[in-house]
Amino acid sequence: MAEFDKVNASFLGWLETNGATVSSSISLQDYSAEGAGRGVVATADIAKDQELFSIPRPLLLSPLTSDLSQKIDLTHLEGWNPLLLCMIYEHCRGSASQWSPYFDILPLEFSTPMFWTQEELKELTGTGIVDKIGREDAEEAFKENLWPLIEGHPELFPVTDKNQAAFMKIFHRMGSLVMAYAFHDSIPGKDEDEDMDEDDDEEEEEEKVNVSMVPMADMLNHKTGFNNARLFHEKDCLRMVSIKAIKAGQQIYNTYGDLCNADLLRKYGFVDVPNPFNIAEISGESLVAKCVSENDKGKDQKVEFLLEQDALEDYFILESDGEIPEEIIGCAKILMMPIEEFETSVLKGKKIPSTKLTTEVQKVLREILEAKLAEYPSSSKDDKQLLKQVPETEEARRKHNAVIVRSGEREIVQSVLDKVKKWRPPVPVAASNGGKQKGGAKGAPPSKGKKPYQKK
Ligand SMILES: C[S@@+](CC[C@H](N)C(=O)[O-])C[C@H]1O[C@@H](n2cnc3c(N)ncnc32)[C@H](O)[C@@H]1O
Repeated sequence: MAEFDKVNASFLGWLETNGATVSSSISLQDYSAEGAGRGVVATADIAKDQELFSIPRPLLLSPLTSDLSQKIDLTHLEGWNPLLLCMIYEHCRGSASQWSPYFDILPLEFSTPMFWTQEELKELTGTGIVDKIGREDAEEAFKENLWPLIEGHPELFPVTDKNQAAFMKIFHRMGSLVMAYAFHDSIPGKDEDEDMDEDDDEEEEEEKVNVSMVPMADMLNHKTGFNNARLFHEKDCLRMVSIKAIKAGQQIYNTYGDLCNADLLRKYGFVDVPNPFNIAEISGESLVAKCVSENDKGKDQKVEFLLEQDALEDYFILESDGEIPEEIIGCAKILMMPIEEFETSVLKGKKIPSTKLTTEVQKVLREILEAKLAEYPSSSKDDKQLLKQVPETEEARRKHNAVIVRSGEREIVQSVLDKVKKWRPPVPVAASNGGKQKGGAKGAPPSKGKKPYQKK
């Protein structure tokens, strides 16, 4: 039996022995030729609303199920850290761990930019990914939060002198698995029927959500627009159910969310074409830098005000419809405002300027968007050529994916820029003779269709 099939058989046997049920109409399939690793395929026609598999809660890997929680106090750890430490612990136990056949089916390597070389990362220049990879921050957080617990418990973790680097490697594998494979699991609550106000409800909801690894549910791939299965979180088990009829031979897809290609690549290491959820981003920093000079005495005051109002974003989103975001216009107007006007009208009177475009904001936006386009490491024409090549190696696939991300973003930036360039200040009602453009009237277009005060 080939290694791939052996691992599958051992994993499926482990699921069954531990009370999971898997429909005979599905099986694990090798999609690595498409760069998608394992996936789940329908081996017979499946109707809508059919159970594909059911996983009993004790098979989930989380701080609720790993006995590390009984050995170390994990309650002071935040975010993913409790789960990460449990995964590192279970991994270190090797075949003694209940989840050993599960670890065997999970990948050792990842295509996410976290593991790209500096040279490969250059391909992502200008995209929304570069600032968000966070490898150094993750490593710092590991050293600060997890390493002391690992080092302090040699009876639980096989620590030898100075093997932090080996644990860092395991940490990166587990971090990547949590990022791309884990689920937010919510256990249907006992208090569900109780009368609670909205705030209590939200708190309750937050309390019940656990980040967990869900064997088998995480074998489903994602394809934008092709989602045909959904995971239901029940009291005793998690059930994957078909949400559409699925034909024999079709792949069964979960959804990882409505994600743009930059997020798909950063979190999961792949991209989707076409992807209607693509966006581009303009940093708040670049907007501030363009609108207000370093030595403008009102700069800090204005920035502080906009931050207090939640108006100044780290990143402003440009959507694929190419619309000019109103929030950017509003922020730009305040940033460019003379300090006296800001203090009397905005600060005192709390009068926020409208989010209608003006000639001044148009100029600034144009410069920001042009600068954004210039950041990408190649031209649109070059990228179109590159995309004609079919990637055959992992390296070629990484580059190809980077080109897809930046082309998608560039297209959006370009379409917003086109709109900005096309915009013309509205003709004042008085000047346009109430909108009726009679020959020779003030504001009527000259014969070549240009309004008198239009800029080129
Ligand atoms: C939840 S796992 C799915 C199982 C995974 N394919 C495996 O072999 O273990 C998520 C990972 O699957 C891969 N994946 C999912 N959908 C994909 C797709 N449409 N194209 C390429 N890779 C995909 C990515 O590597 C992603 O990080």
